[in-house]
Amino acid sequence: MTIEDLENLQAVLNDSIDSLKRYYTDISLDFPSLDGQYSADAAESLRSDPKVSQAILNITAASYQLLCTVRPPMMSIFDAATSYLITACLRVTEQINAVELLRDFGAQGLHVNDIALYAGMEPTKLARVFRLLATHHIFREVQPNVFANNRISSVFDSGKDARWLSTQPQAEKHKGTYGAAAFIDHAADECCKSACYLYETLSSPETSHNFKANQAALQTCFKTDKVLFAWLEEPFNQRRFERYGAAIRASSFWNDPKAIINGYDWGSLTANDLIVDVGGGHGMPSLMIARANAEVRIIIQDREAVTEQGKVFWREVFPKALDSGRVSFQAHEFFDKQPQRDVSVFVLRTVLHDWPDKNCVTILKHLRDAAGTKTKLLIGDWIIPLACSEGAEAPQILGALKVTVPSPLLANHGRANSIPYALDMAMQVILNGQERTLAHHADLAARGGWRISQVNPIEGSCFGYMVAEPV
Ligand SMILES: C[S@@+](CC[C@H](N)C(=O)[O-])C[C@H]1O[C@@H](n2cnc3c(N)ncnc32)[C@H](O)[C@@H]1O
Repeated sequence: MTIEDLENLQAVLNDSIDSLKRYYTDISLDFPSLDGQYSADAAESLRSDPKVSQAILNITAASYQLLCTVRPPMMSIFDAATSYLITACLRVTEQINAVELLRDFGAQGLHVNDIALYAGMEPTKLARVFRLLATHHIFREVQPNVFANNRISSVFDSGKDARWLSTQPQAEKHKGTYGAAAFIDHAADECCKSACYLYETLSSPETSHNFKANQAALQTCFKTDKVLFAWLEEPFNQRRFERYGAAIRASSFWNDPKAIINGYDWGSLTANDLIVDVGGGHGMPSLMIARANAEVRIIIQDREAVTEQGKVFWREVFPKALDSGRVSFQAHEFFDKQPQRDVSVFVLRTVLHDWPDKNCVTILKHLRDAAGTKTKLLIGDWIIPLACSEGAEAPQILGALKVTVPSPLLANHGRANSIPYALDMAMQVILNGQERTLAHHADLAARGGWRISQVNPIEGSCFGYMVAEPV
């Protein structure tokens, strides 16, 4: 009975909201308001507490399932078919530094005529951009045509002065930040534009059945035969390349950036141990490890141009670690032989998801060849569940989450966990890569000479850290 389903969803909501109320009142805090500004204060941090994040997961899943059940199906289809406009509008507000501009005007907000004057745009057109976003709870329309930041929009505040930013090259905006604004532009520019060619790429005889990293939708869209990373380094893509590294720093916020601290027993490592962060980007995960363990040595490897950007970032956030030589960058292509030996832990965080299986096996085999008997490999990636129950098919690996989902929610928590499935498609359109189930990760690791012996999941998220040993 559908009415019974609605009542069950209502019960999930009631129980979960009661739990939230208990957790917050126990420590005399109110739940963060949507109308406030984002800050990493105690109320915000409590969201990542395992019990709280579980309640949030249930509330989000139940609300969306309720919404899809009750409204006319055609409304859900219109919503889905036009959701690209949220992306497009978000990009406009990011590009004109709207969040930084509105910061100074607090809760009273700023009239769109003034925002448009600052941005050099037509005010009635711009008002509609803000209004669509405000309808989706990103910004607030506090009076007719007057817009203010809210908790969601203020998340991508670079902290810099809007008027100063408008006189600077774009890359200045992301310097020294954790890259939230850069992530929006990366997703809304090359990823979104490539996604528009998904059908053409899936249906073309040249591209439909192959898994080549340089024959994804991105190549159809931008008329190139280069793999994303080489394409980004083309001279005409300077702006995109500068932005990409910063955007990847933001990927640490797909869950709590400190989650990697619980992803491995870093406390067991000493000054004699070496961590090699392979395809480490600007080294956000390494930054968390270096702060948590003051002794261990870390080498962050990436393409040469990326390592140069990484050094600039570390000079801003943790220069001492570079000066002491404890942390260093090394230009290294992971499709070549691994130069480091006596490595305690190789880290591969959100590297394998970029690539088709065949390329992943090459990366893993190079690390296996360089590994000693005690070397560990830490794979940090999304571990995606299916949308139905996996039953006996789920591999039995120590630590692997056995999630019980209240009925009638989807087995993967549906919309509450939709981000990894969106990223899965983003990887398909830009690199022919993908997010993987635990069984797929285990199979891939085995083909590369590794055995996943333990999973350290992050509560309330499908992201996890998998510890592998050489076989
Ligand atoms: C999704 S990012 C992940 C970065 C980092 N591990 C993190 O979690 O923040 C993938 C990284 O792989 C790097 N990469 C791509 N191709 C590479 C190659 N052939 N050799 C080494 N690094 C590469 C990219 O430059 C990028 O920094």
